[in-house]
Amino acid sequence: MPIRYLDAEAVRQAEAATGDLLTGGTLMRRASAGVAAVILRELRRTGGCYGRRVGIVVGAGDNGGDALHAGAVLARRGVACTAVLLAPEKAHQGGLAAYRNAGGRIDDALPEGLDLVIDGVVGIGGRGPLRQGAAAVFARLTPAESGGPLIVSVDLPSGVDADTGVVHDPAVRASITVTFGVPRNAHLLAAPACGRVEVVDIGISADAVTSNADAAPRLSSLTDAEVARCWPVPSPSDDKYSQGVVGVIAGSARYPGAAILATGAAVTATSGMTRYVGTAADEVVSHYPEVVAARTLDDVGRVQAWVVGPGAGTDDDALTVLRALLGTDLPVLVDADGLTVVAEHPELVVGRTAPTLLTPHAGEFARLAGAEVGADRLQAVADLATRWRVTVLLKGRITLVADPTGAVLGNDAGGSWAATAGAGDVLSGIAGALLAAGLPPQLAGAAAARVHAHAADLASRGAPIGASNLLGAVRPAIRDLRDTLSAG
Ligand SMILES: NC(=O)C1=CN([C@@H]2O[C@H](COP(=O)(O)OP(=O)(O)OC[C@H]3O[C@@H](n4cnc5c(N)ncnc54)[C@H](OP(=O)(O)O)[C@@H]3O)[C@@H](O)[C@H]2O)[C@@H](O)CC1
Ligand SMILES: Nc1ncnc2c1ncn2[C@@H]1O[C@H](COP(=O)(O)OP(=O)(O)O)[C@@H](O)[C@H]1O
Ligand SMILES: [K+]
Repeated sequence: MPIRYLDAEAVRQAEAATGDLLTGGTLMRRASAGVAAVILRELRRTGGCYGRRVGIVVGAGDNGGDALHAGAVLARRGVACTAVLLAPEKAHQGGLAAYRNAGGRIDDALPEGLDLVIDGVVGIGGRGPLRQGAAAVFARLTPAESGGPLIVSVDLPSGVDADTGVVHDPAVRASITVTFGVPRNAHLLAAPACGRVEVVDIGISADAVTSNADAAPRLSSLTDAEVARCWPVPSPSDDKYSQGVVGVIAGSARYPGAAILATGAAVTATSGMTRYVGTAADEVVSHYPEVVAARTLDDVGRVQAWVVGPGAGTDDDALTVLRALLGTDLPVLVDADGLTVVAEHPELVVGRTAPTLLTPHAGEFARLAGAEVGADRLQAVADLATRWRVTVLLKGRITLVADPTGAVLGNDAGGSWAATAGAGDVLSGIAGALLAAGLPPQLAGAAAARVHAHAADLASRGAPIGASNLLGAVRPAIRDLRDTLSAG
């Protein structure tokens, strides 16, 4: 099953479904025990618990309650805890009593020389940026990467919106985020602000969320094993045709780069056959002799899916080609220049019944949707996909792939070295090959994004890369993912 993410409303529904566990305080006891366990593990890993110094920043609600209860556990283990109460009169009473009983200190400011700071300012009840008091406390801390304390956020980094993942300014930037039961949208949408996310089991389940009352987009992500399992593997009876032939229309004789990258990615991503159609045929074949190339659509053999657009121009000829391809019942991925044409002629794709995958970056998305992506990327991509009844893959560090029902699969690249010219051409080649193999467009897009991100990571290992390096690492990335199956 894909990993499911919930918005704040759905989390509250899942908590309420536990009945007595919520009202009797069991959920909070489990949550705070989970936070304490993660912190104790971290302290032990870095030299032990006794005498270590931990600061706790406590807000006005239950998030602060979690932090205080966790502080009580730490104080009983000999950790020197100092809490700052941002709103003393509203601080969680039970948490405060437990913390005081365990010998925890309360002060007006955090002391110097802390090993770790617990961010218990706000969780799913938070709205907008950190308020001034909390902002001042965090502004005084040296960042963890410069030798300052590790920041462990309870549930969410405060100042990050649980539903949209908007990272307000200011917001806490966590090294570790400990959340409860089911991850929240923000743990994927704002992954870089969350650091490592630990999900503690407290006995709540996403299954208890029955209705999507606020009609908010549903967000999930594939596991590595799911990506590996969907990757096409030739069977004993397969031949080069039976696995799905992908056709690529990209680049030009003058600008062959996009053609080479997109076609090369298609060749690399799956077995079987790749066709190329366009004026860069000679350049493509000189790079990839296995590609069957033609100059025009009239000369091309059968394909099972098309990739059209990268570097393919936006003139009348491009429109004619798009009209011809989108008029078939074959799966079509439209990228780059193709999207510019589609933005002018939405009738080419709106409501198209054959699988249709549009892969815009933010600028192309704005042209298609007629408005900027805005801060709420999840809602924006789901809206366009449902409005046009096609699958839309919005590129970026967090790639979001929305299907026509508004369900979204997200992928955190885990790093940003892929933000390099031509990387998008590689993504379209991979996703197109998966479409030709018969994967539905949302799965094709999300699986391609995972492999693309892993390839960037493998190619880079901390140094800059170009799209050709990324392309060269696609095969090892697929192998790595498939290895997780035998390892599991
Ligand atoms: N229910 C349960 O059993 C369980 C709950 N759990 C935990 O409870 C958390 C949710 O607790 P919650 O509902 O009390 O809200 P929470 O996030 O603490 O915010 C509280 C108040 O903060 C304020 N505030 C708002 N924005 C702000 C800002 N930007 N900057 C500063 N302050 C701001 C605002 O109050 P105001 O000051 O406006 O009166 C708001 O009402 C959840 O994330 C999880 O950690 C777990 O233990 C599992 C079991
Ligand atoms: N900040 C980032 N972190 C990780 N991946 C990114 C980032 N920005 C872009 N990417 C990925 O790199 C690729 C860039 O695609 P695109 O913008 O179309 O570039 P191009 O048109 O030059 O090929 C996409 O796969 C996108 O998801
Ligand atoms: K928090």
